[in-house]
Amino acid sequence: MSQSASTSAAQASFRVGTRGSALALTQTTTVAEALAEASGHPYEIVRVKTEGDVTTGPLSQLGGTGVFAAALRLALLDGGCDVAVHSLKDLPSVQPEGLVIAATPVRADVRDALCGRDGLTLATLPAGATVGTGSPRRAAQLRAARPDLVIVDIRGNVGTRLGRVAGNAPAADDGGVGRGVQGDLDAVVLASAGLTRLGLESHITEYLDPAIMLPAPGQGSLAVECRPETAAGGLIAAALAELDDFDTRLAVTAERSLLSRLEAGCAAPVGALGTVHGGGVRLEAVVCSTDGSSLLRRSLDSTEATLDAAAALGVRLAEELLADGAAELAGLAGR
Ligand SMILES: NCc1[nH]cc(CCC(=O)O)c1CC(=O)O
Repeated sequence: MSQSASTSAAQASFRVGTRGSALALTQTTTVAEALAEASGHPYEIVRVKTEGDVTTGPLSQLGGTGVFAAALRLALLDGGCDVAVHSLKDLPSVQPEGLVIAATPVRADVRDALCGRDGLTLATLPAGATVGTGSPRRAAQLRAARPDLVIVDIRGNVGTRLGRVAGNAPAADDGGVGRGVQGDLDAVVLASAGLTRLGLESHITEYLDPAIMLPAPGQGSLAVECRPETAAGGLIAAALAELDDFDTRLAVTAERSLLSRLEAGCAAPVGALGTVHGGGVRLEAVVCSTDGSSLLRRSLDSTEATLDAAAALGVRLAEELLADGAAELAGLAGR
């Protein structure tokens, strides 16, 4: 997995940690290539097995947040790798001491995608159709748009979940998670960013409008994390700074600040989307009941496009939602 063997053996390389899933490997390789290109140093990929990859129970019952990120972060802190690439939406909103998010590259499509059999869309799915998702956020917003749908709790990586749609081939990379169940659903909902990064966008039958389906905070965005000294003056410090996209960071700062004020984890039934416009940031958010039967949706604008203003916006919108009963609705700790 390391870059070209023609690079001189004496040249210092940097190590990039990743989870082992196809999606994680694709994302990590893209970031590693960009950092190598910008810095002139070769990279090595270090695969880290994470708890989220070996547990097969429903995501909402895994307890605690950030199961996908914890092992990678330990590897960073131990010096087992120099940078780690995460899907930002899988990261807990509290930043651990000793690590910094050195770059949030330009964000991919934020929308969720419906992958239906026979070209079906949310409007054309027949009454009582089955739609697979393991996410209470997606389930609640699907139910709000189409109360007749039957939501089926599914698990597994992107390939496994796509394999559940009638007419699709079973996934080759499912690690046994979905063995024996395939082609039994009318549709599944997945993040379009993940599908596109895996070259699977041909399965998408509808990009769901955020007016109907707000994505998870951080969806479509990557976080490149490292120890502070790596970002401050290491081999690849300048390359990390170059990779960072400020508008993406503004948007995800608002989204994650909301999540943090709600004291909600990355598996909580919360959707949020920040968009940067002329002078500020607009933040839209939804909090859903865990059974998917009801939801609260609000939006708010900041008048400044600074990181402090974006963070304050997230807190203010969270407090409005809490005042409306969000904590009781979604079983959150925030008050
Ligand atoms: N929770 C798993 C996960 N983490 C990141 C993505 C997709 C890529 C992204 O949103 O950046 C996915 C799959 C999905 O939700 O469909």
